[in-house]
Amino acid sequence: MTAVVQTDRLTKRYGGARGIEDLSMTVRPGEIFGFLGPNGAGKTTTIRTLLDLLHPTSGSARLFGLDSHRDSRAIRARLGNLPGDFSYEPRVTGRAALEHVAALRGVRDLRRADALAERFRADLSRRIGDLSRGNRQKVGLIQALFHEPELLILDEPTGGLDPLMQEEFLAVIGEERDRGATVLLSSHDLDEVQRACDRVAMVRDGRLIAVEDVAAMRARAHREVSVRFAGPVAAAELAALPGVTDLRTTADTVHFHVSGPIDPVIKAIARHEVGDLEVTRPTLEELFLSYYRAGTA
Ligand SMILES: Nc1ncnc2c1ncn2[C@@H]1O[C@H](COP(=O)(O)OP(=O)(O)OP(=O)(O)O)[C@@H](O)[C@H]1O
Repeated sequence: MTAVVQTDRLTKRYGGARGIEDLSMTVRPGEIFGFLGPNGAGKTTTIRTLLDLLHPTSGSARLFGLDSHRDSRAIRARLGNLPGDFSYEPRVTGRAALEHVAALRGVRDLRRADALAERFRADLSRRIGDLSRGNRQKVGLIQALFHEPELLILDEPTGGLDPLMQEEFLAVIGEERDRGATVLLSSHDLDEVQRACDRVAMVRDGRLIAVEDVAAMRARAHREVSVRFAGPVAAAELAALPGVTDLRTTADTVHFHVSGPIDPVIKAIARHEVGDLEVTRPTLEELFLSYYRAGTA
């Protein structure tokens, strides 16, 4: 299966300044691929290079197997793009903007744009310049989506959207994937990434530091266990079990991490009188932070 997006040691420097460095990644057909990283990490630079708005200093990018620069016209017809700073001629209405984009794309039917406007509660009769950031973003999303592109490239798509609209957005891109589209989105919102994405790439200081399957990452994560003992505290016994780490005791309670099977731990605890038990997994945010911290050494 041809990768929808493939970069090979993609590098973009701004004069001497770093943009992105040696970035190689693959976005597979039909996946929602998240692009995550702190401010200035290189997410927008990568996206703008894919869209041929910036020229790579070295390395290459292919979309649908086509060269991002040489074949940019053919690529453009197959994708929908929401830039991070979506703006449009401020004097025109949302509807006029969409009609213009439709004409450029050779699309006549605006029914899907209307349906999306209804879902996002976007008022297309107002002038773009009079809209709030969130409402302008809705017009940006509609123009990226209404022609049912094969690939959606969305730079911080939910910036400025209220939680209700953020939910609607997640539903819409889920439907896009169901109809076979591929989605590449950048985000700062870990919860959003966790809910929306199949895989996520993490970038820091212009470099790719990890690409992970979101579900596998969660499944692999250790559990955090706290046991309050009603009788004697069985700390040493628990510390000796396979997979148990980071054990510490506070008064009558033992806290530790477990990686791998939890059954031996449960059986060991069950031999004692237990006052309370709590088992949780770290949040995705904690998992991501551990990646970034690991890379700072
Ligand atoms: N036009 C430019 N001229 C010089 N340096 C630039 C330019 N655009 C971006 N950079 C630099 O490239 C690096 C990557 O920036 P980029 O905007 O791609 O990051 P980002 O991950 O999208 O950040 P954010 O989350 O803040 O949007 C930063 O160090 C930034 O200062």
